[in-house]
Amino acid sequence: MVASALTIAGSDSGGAAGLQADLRTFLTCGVHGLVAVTAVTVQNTLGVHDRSDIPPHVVAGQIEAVAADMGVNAAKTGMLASGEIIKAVAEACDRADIGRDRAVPFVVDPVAASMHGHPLFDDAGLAALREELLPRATVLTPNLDEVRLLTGLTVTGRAEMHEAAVALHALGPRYVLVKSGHLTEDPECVDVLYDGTDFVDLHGPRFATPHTHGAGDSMASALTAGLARGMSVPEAARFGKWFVSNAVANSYPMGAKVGPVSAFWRLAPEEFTPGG
Ligand SMILES: Nc1ncnc2c1ncn2[C@@H]1O[C@H](COP(=O)(O)OP(=O)(O)OP(=O)(O)O)[C@@H](O)[C@H]1O
Ligand SMILES: Cc1ncc(COP(=O)(O)O)c(N)n1
Repeated sequence: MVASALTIAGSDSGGAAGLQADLRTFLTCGVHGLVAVTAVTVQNTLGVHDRSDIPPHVVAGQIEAVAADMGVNAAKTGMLASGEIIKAVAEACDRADIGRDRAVPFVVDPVAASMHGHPLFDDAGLAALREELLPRATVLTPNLDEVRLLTGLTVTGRAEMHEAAVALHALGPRYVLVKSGHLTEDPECVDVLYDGTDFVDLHGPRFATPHTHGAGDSMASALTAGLARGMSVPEAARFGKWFVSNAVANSYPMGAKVGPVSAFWRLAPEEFTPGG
């Protein structure tokens, strides 16, 4: 039986982040990828130049259509674009039994802006995220900018990551996974998982590459793939960290600025022999 994972996310025309990163990660993690597109962005390594949001009822319709017919083993969010879309997603997830304390685990990646600093939702989106999605999350996976947006806390070191995890847990998610990519002075890259009682530090090397576009999406989608395959949250978090460490280690330059992390490292070596 092939497991399936659903991404509720925006399209990145550059193929580095967004639903493209999620589907590529799902593929290399051995799960069938399902998609509810929330927005189409006009994006390259220089930034997000334009976008068109999908009508909320079409976003909700995609979630319900695949859940009713194909089944969803785990779901995640990426760019959600607006407060209206977030409300529609929350209602559709309830109908599809997706969320904490429900049948289908739900990873909420609170993507607020692209790495170039372009906002991917508005103020109404932030309020809806706090009210509608954080309490429904099995795992919340913020980066340090999103920690500041959601809690007002500025994190400059590992101890503050623990404080931030406690503050975020109070907003409703079952688990919080705080990502450490932005602590560039730290020689290691140690993400923190917190369940309301215990902390698990997810250790990994910090690679010197500038090419980290899509790292956050890749971490959250590998975690989601692990959950879809039946792993516990701590096990899936370790799997996600292992996956993204390798993806950053194998990232590549493309375009004028920050290049993508790689999911290719998990693919089998080329077997086709021309003329063979
Ligand atoms: N230079 C690096 N070396 C190793 N791992 C990294 C590096 N940068 C980020 N990571 C890992 O990638 C994941 C994403 O981290 P980050 O905090 O950068 O999230 P993000 O800002 O959402 O990502 P991005 O905006 O780059 O897609 C985390 O698991 C983090 O540990
Ligand atoms: C459609 C879409 N979704 C998510 C991101 C965030 O990814 P990053 O932080 O790597 O820019 C993005 N840039 N575009």
